[in-house]
Amino acid sequence: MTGFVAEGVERVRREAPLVHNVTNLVAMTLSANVLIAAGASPIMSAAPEEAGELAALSGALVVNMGTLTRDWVEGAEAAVAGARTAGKPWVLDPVGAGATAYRREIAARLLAGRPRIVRGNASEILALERGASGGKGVDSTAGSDAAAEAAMALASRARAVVAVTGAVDLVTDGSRTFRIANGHPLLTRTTASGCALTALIGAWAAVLPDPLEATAGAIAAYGIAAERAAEIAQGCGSFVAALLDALGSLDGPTAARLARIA
Ligand SMILES: Nc1ncnc2c1ncn2[C@@H]1O[C@H](COP(=O)(O)OP(=O)(O)OP(=O)(O)O)[C@@H](O)[C@H]1O
Ligand SMILES: Cc1ncsc1CCO
Ligand SMILES: [Mg+2]
Repeated sequence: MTGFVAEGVERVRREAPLVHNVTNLVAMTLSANVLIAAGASPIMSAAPEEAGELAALSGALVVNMGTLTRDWVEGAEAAVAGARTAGKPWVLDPVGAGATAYRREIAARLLAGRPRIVRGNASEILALERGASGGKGVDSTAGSDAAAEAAMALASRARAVVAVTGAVDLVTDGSRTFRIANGHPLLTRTTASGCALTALIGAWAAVLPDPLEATAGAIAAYGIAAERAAEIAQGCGSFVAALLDALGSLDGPTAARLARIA
């Protein structure tokens, strides 16, 4: 059942995929460090001028709309076009989609570019599927179960895998659904922990052919690393360092054994 978790951990480390991130100003460093700790190679760029070349070089693209500007939108759309032309999987993180009308508009435009995977918190997935405002800025005000129906509907409509993260994470392609019970509340006390997870999902999508398994496996591995980090962390600051250490030392069989996927 969790064989794909071991496979994903090992293949990311062995194949070291390049992951192109068009991400936000807050998440840049943590996302790059999470990718490196897991064994992948990050490049952060929102320049439309190099989007096509980066798509050809990368195993996957991650688009995260956390800090929106007109230039960023232009870069994201060029990157999506590049990934589609090159046939590379791309992952959308609709940060704060419930917060403002502008974010909902950009999220809907990006969704039309056919992401293979969408990862957000419950408020973001509810906003994307139902056009509902909600959440508190970039934070969710709902649990993942509240967005379960919206996630299934969104997955079917967008023909994508949709992940709703929270205390228990839900991953669905509209017909098959996984729930993942790994993780630690300290993740909610660290900015951009969800953004960095989306970056990691990009690395897994670059090496595993099934996007449902890639998404569920990356979420489980990240949650396991967080559990191990929380055992030694003194608080939210040292937790971030311990999380990177734990991701760096996680091996496939351990991840498969500790994964709580149903
Ligand atoms: N209460 C919780 N207990 C355990 N793990 C949690 C909890 N809430 C969230 N997580 C985990 O935290 C990670 C980030 O998920 P979250 O839903 O907080 O993302 P997010 O809101 O997009 O974060 P950010 O905007 O800060 O990047 C996921 O791995 C998720 O499983
Ligand atoms: C705090 C914050 N604001 C915009 S993006 C971001 C990082 C968490 O999503
Ligand atoms: Mg987020």
